[in-house]
Amino acid sequence: MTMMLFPMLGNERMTNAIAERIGSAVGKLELRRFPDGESYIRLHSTVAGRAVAVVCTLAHPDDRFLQLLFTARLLRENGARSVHLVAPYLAYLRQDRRFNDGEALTSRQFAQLLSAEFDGLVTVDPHLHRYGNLQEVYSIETEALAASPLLAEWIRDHVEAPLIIGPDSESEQWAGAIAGHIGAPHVVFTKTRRGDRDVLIAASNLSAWKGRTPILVDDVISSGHTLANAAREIHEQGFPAPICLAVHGLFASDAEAMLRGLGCRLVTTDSIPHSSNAITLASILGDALAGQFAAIDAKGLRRTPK
Ligand SMILES: O=P(O)(O)OC[C@H]1O[C@@H](O)[C@H](O)[C@@H]1O
Repeated sequence: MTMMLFPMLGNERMTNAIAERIGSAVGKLELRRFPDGESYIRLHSTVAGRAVAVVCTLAHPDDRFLQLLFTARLLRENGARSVHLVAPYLAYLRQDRRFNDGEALTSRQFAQLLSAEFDGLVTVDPHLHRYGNLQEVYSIETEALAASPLLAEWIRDHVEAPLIIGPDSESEQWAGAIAGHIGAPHVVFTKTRRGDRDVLIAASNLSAWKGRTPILVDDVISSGHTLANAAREIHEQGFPAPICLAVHGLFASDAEAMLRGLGCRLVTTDSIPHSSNAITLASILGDALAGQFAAIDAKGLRRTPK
């Protein structure tokens, strides 16, 4: 099977690492903006008969989506055997229900848009809150990988006596898994969200864990208010500033400055390029993609160019 990977802008490092992991070629795609902001895209590689994947992390998806869609169609028009998407961070999962009348269910709509263009999707820790799994909204093959073993490994290598803390009930899945991997204690706080940047955290009593290094773990840091408020609660109980360990560091607006201002050390995976990246996902993404290529290859070409 001949495979080829294509990076969307800003995804070159991850693409090269995945390609190296699975022994794939990296194709040449010319991507630029015209002065009016429209996209110019030109394929310089031969993809006919090949299984191909586009690597595109989907932080700030509105800025990236059209180029991604144009690229997927271009690859298919040029005869790619199957077109996959590697999205280390998958967007539009947090609006997973209509919280108020008239709201767009963007998680479902986005899933439908991607499912129409790609044969397979590989991602890491998608924000599955009310959805049990991605197949509830995606109609293509999806692989949702867990970063918790890698986060646990990082803690084992860098922190002597950790206390794993989840900031809210949703984070129990990551906090519990990580703590289980390294045999560390974990506690989970409770959160009430009153707005995009307005969250209340109720902390549990941590006195039994004095002397341990607090590590806040979460899937996403967006506005940073969830972890900032949890960090304040931890500080109130006489602990040092926690390490904030997250899979996806979106760091919207002043999130990074706010967390660093509280003395927190920030550690994230490289799902979204950022100075806090310390854990690479290339190996798990590459292995899952290779598996998808093999499975789709066995089934044969699923779609024909329109
Ligand atoms: O508080 P910010 O950083 O904006 O949002 C991230 C939090 O919101 C939740 O959906 C995530 O699981 C995380 O706990």
